[in-house]
Amino acid sequence: MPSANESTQRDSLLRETLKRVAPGTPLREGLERILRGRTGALIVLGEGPEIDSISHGGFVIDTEFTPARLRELAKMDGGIVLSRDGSRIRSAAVHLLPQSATTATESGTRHRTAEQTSLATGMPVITVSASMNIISLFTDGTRYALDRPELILERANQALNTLERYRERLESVMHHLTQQELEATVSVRELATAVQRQEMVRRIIHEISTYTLELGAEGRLVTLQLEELASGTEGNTELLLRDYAGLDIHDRAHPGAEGSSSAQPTTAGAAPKAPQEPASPKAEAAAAKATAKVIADQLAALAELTSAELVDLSKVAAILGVESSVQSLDRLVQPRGHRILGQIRNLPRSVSDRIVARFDGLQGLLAASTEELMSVDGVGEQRARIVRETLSRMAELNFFEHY
Ligand SMILES: Nc1ncnc2c1ncn2[C@@H]1O[C@H](COP(=O)(O)OP(=O)(O)OP(=O)(O)O)[C@@H](O)[C@H]1O
Repeated sequence: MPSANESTQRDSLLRETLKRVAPGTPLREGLERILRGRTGALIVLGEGPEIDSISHGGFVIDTEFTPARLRELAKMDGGIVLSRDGSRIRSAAVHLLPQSATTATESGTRHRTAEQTSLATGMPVITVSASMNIISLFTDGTRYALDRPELILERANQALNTLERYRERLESVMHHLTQQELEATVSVRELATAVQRQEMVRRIIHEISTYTLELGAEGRLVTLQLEELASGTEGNTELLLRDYAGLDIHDRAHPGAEGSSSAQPTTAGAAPKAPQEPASPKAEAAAAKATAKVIADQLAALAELTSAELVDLSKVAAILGVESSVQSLDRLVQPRGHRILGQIRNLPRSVSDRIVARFDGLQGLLAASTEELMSVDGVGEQRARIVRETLSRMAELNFFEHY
């Protein structure tokens, strides 16, 4: 199985290639001409020693790319090599003989060569099948068949509808989480549900953005709708994870089992503690680096879950560091307060991080006085008052809605 890093690299290479061949680009125009002419083609997007070492025969052209030239050269047997950005045609009628340790999955020689060339060189390869009338992209040995724009548009519109529904549901899940956080009654189940919904929304946004790349000039409307529906979602999972990162839920779930570190979220329901002494800048930086690493790993692990695994809350909880058992989903946890502070306008993240580090979890923060808030570096009287008032308003609103 490819690592999370390899999957991300492959995904970005695919997205870059989709952009290159999107409707409205000269390369797509050339590919459509070949498709109409039913001659087929094998085109490598990239040049250099990796390609030279597997190329035999053919001739060097080194001329500016035009759709008509590509169409003419595709009439000849063999492959065509373009510059990476597709702006120049480097050579044509090239016989490619890639050596790859992996056995090819494609059956026809053109497609097998494309698969193996993309694997051996890391460069994207495009095929136009003469027999099946399909344009395909090969990145790292994986095939992606381009569909007709009408079909992609239909899929994109369905996905936009799904995104709209997911977002509505996500908003109510997050609203509920905020209420539970304010009342110190968040369970692992609620936390995992919120993370799961955020990830589902992220995935559908990613899917639609891939469609927009594939649609190119024909995807403007989808792009606009996507921008609107996706606004405000970026970075939300990260904030959520930062609120609970490093939870040792197993030990902390039992009343009175809170640990000693101020940066750790405490068991919910615990009385707010006194503000913590500020840590040294060096210790702060080291802690921030360690947390960033934990979160990056958690985000990568979430992205790696299959759709079936993602609907299983215990799998999501396991990524959050919770042992997998039904009871552990009912354990209570308390956030640090990053996400709730993130809702306060004009509060720089560095300042909000310092506030979080100073108090003991969200409950400690909710109990903090304006003066205590002012003791945090970067928080003056006005800012302290805004934070204090916003937190009080949130708590009151929650009380009002609930009781
Ligand atoms: N190693 C190679 N290097 C360059 N071109 C190749 C190579 N192998 C095949 N081709 C090109 O592909 C053409 C078609 O081959 P073939 O029909 O076996 O492949 P295919 O994968 O079934 O493709 P199609 O779907 O277009 O029929 C060849 O005539 C040749 O132009």
